[in-house]
Amino acid sequence: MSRTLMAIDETLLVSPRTMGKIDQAAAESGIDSFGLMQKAGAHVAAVLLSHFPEVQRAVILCGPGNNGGDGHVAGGLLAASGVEAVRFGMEPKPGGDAARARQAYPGKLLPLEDWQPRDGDVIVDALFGAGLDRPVAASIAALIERAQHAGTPVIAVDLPSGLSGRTGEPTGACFAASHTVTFAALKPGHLLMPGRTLCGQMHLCDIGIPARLIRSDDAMWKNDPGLYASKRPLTDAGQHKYGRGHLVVFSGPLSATGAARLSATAGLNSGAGLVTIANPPGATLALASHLTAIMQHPVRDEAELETWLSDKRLSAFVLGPGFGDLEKARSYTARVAATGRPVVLDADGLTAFASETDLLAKLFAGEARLVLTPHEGEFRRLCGDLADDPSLSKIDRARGAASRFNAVMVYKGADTVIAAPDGRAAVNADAPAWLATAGSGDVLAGIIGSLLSQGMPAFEAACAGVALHGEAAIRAGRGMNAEDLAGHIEPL
Ligand SMILES: NC(=O)C1=CN([C@@H]2O[C@H](COP(=O)(O)OP(=O)(O)OC[C@H]3O[C@@H](n4cnc5c(N)ncnc54)[C@H](O)[C@@H]3O)[C@@H](O)[C@H]2O)[C@H](O)CC1
Ligand SMILES: [K+]
Repeated sequence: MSRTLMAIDETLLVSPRTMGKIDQAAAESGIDSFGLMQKAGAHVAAVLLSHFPEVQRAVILCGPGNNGGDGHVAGGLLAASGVEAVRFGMEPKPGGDAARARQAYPGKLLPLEDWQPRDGDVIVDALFGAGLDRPVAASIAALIERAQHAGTPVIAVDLPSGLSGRTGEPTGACFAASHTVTFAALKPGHLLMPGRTLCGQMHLCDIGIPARLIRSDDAMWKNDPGLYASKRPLTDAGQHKYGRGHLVVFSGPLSATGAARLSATAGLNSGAGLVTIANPPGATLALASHLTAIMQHPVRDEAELETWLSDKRLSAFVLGPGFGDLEKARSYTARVAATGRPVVLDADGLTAFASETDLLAKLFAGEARLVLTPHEGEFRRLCGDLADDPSLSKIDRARGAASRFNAVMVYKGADTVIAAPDGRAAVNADAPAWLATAGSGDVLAGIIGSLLSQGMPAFEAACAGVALHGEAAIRAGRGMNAEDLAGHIEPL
């Protein structure tokens, strides 16, 4: 993302509603709101000039609100710098900053329908931003269609018109921008999919709202080391291997031991002092032929598990990858939950509770120490009501599930959302597309389990785990498989 001033917090996510409150607080503190609009418009003009030096005609689409006001300012500045600027749209409501911006740059405002694409056009989409509250009209949908058909590049002001800044979902027809210029703070819709794609390259610009006012109770961030660096496991040269955590990964039967090995390898490479695979009857030889640094412990039934769990050095558990037996997954989870130690449930560990959600909600009381790592389908099986509520953003859904299960949710996807029962949420936006490969989730579960075993609190371990996973994928490169991925992990 490009930026103008380092003073801006690039990781804070602010809902459009909270942004409105920040604007209000800025106005109440005596800051000239028209001055903010002038700076906003100037940033838009600058992005157009620097990224489209060959522009023949700037097509400024102006809406009735302040988003349109930013467009009028940008148009005036582009015209003053010698670019042909043509405005299409609606007259602003009288009396506000947008009307003032319109007066400051008088001249024609043509009906939207009149725009006919020409070679060399660049659209400045200043129709709707934070104030979008319903799907765009059919006439605007037709114009979006025309722009897309002509391949006209679009610079969106604040948000591509039609995109919800709260959810990242289009409310109907929506521009797909090549650049989006936003102000003061990122909104969730800039990072949540498909919003992230529809925004194109992001430009977060400082328009002079003081940092002390850009605060929010929304407790949402872009996933970033600032969220977890202070909780990273201690690395003391004299530390004993048990002091660096002992992760247990439960293996599936003989036919399905690979997933547990991926998790265990990832766990070891993420810094756990010891990793042991708990193997069911019959899987020992298969596992032994593939493992060196990772240990094995036979666990045939609940009684054997119970005896083993009395070893207090076993500090975290991953259950689910390739596990298979759903009934056993539930009973084993209940046993490890009773130890009070942290647990990652993934894959079959999640499916096992799809029909027993009430049981899962009861198992992990107290400080959050359960991490659930569902992809979309697993999330839907666990929380169908949340998944099917179109009013909820992915952040809302993750938070709802976190509170229901008293768990840290790692709701996976191109826009993985990490949410804690206390409401904190982070959106990961840095993972490369090739991370979506078989076994990738097993690796992630192992990384998070490892960080838990080393004493990181659950939310921080999940945020850090998601970041380490993405970084490993970037190092492993396009065309990697999950084994390469596990091999490219660098501990925190
Ligand atoms: N600090 C900042 O971030 C600043 C942001 N600025 C810009 O202001 C807009 C937000 O302005 P606002 O007037 O609140 O909202 P909009 O311009 O997005 O639109 C409001 C206007 O449009 C009507 N409306 C909403 N949806 C539709 C629709 N689908 N069809 C028709 N009409 C619709 C709504 O009822 C209102 O009348 C922000 O995005 C920034 O670009 C400031 O310039 C500087 C400070
Ligand atoms: K816009």
